[in-house]
Amino acid sequence: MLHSNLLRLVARGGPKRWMSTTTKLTSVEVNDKTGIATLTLNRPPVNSQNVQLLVDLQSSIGEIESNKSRGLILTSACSNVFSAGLDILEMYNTDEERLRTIWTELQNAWIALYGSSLPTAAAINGHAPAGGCLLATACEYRVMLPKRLIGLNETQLGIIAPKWLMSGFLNVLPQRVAERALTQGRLFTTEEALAEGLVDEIANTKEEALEKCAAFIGSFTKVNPLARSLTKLQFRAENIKEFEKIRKKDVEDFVALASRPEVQKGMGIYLENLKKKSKK
Ligand SMILES: CCCCCCCCC/C=C/C(=O)SCCNC(=O)CCNC(=O)[C@H](O)C(C)(C)COP(=O)(O)OP(=O)(O)OC[C@H]1O[C@@H](n2cnc3c(N)ncnc32)[C@H](O)[C@@H]1OP(=O)(O)O
Repeated sequence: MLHSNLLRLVARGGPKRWMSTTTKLTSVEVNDKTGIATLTLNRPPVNSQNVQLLVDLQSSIGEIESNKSRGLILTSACSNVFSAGLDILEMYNTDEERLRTIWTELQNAWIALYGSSLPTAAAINGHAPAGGCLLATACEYRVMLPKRLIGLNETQLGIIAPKWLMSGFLNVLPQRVAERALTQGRLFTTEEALAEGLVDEIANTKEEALEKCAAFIGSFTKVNPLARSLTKLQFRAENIKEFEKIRKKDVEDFVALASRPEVQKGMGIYLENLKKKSKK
């Protein structure tokens, strides 16, 4: 029975994917030809990052690292949004313990991706504001669909992105461009992002974006994987060291800031405006 099933698979050219697993809000598929894993965020409608999504993301990254994949492509199952950043609903009207958990899991998810020894790329098939941009810039390469928005817009919300959260952004943009964009809370269109170097390529479809990401990861085929990953981590070591020094205090700073009545009030207004806009 097993033998005949195997023969049928071989006759069809074998299974295209040799592994596909789904946690609740993320899924992983490994292409058997390339050995590259695609990690998909799947929390419709906008992949807003609640604790569960952040925990599932870490677990999927861990799984991809332990199954000896050749690289990781991060993408979204939502049709027009890569990720809308932190789930503002989860930060609003909540207690300090929840805020502590949200921020700790955001830190954990970021360091898992930023510090991954694998080649990483983001197929940005939709808007990527705030925490969406954070995940995209934690990767080594970005391919984005036209006419979408990406950037760190925290100051527009009246909040401040801590230094570690800017690390990926600062890795790819000149200091002057990054400083201006962060102080303005600017969201770049795909085309502007390409011109500044915030994204590396534009693709017309998600499939094309995935192919371009796979080609980037494939460019390391002839490079010794250990030499590659140690070189990558040398570039990131300083940011990682600085982050480790402040990560506990950073959680407490976030909790203190996010619990302030005026910040909570601001989040409430921001949410109201988002809802009004989406009803239009
Ligand atoms: C702070 C302390 C300081 C401490 C210091 C903190 C540093 C903070 C670091 C990181 C902060 C963040 O990530 S804060 C998050 C910042 N994110 C944003 O500003 C993005 C806001 N969203 C958008 O701009 C848009 O939704 C966008 C992503 C472009 C997609 O537009 P669309 O037209 O496709 O979709 P919409 O109709 O707008 O949205 C669909 C539904 O999703 C909801 N929605 C959209 N984004 C959401 C979000 N981030 N969290 C929850 N819900 C969201 C809308 O309200 C709608 O709900 P219904 O009406 O019910 O259907």
